[in-house]
Amino acid sequence: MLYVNKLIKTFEDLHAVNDVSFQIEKGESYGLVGESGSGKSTIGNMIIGLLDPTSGNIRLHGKNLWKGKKFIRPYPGQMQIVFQDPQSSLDSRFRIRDIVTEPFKAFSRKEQKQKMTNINMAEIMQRVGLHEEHLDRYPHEFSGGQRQRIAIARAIITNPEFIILDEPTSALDVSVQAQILNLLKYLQEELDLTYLFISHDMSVIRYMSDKIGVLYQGKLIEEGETEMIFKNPKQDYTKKLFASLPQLSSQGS
Ligand SMILES: Nc1ncnc2c1ncn2[C@@H]1O[C@H](COP(=O)(O)OP(=O)(O)OP(=O)(O)O)[C@@H](O)[C@H]1O
Repeated sequence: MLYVNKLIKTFEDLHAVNDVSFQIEKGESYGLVGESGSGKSTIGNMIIGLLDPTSGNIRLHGKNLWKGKKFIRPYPGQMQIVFQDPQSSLDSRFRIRDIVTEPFKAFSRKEQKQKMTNINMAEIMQRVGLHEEHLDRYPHEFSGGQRQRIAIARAIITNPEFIILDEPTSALDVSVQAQILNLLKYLQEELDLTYLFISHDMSVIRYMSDKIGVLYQGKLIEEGETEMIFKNPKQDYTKKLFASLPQLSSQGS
């Protein structure tokens, strides 16, 4: 479904992403793992259209997403992203209703209106473990975990096919992390979603991914089925990542 082919991103003389190729099949959860600075977010940002590749290409259902510096959006809402920090990814000035329905802005006026009329907001909120009454509140009234549920509601509202999850639990309390991971698993099943799951945490990646790509200094140094990589890691760097397990993030929420 998604093909990443010989992708390169350089910042000045830094090769942040250095000739990376992989593919994600429909319905699959692909885990991209590597330590901080290995290039994970840069790859996610090029796929979602926030950052243009220096070279290489990204294809969704065979169609190039980039033509030079121009991002060719597939169809509105087909791809979504959930970022690490729900504190900064939810605009504090807006009510939850406006935040969650924000992706509809990608549609034409007419479609927007149609979607706003037809959407069952109570169902969306309930899907992510929240309530309809929450829609009229503001982000600061929620905990870190709840805020990430709101960000997830925003990501699923357009019925996307593909979601990039960029360290979605790394900023959360350990006690909340598992709940959010389970929610994401449930939604993947329920809504037939394809995931690119980005994390530095091997235990999270193992739990969430069918397939894993290990990124080191911008290069994909190892790739395979999750259990294969765990049973028989070939690269020393991958072994080192395992050696640091268990390492659930201890950052506050
Ligand atoms: N806009 C930018 N300008 C310059 N350098 C950048 C930019 N974005 C990322 N980088 C650099 O590119 C490299 C890869 O960063 P990236 O954020 O993709 O890594 P990461 O694996 O996602 O790590 P983290 O989890 O810490 O975000 C890093 O050295 C980073 O400093």
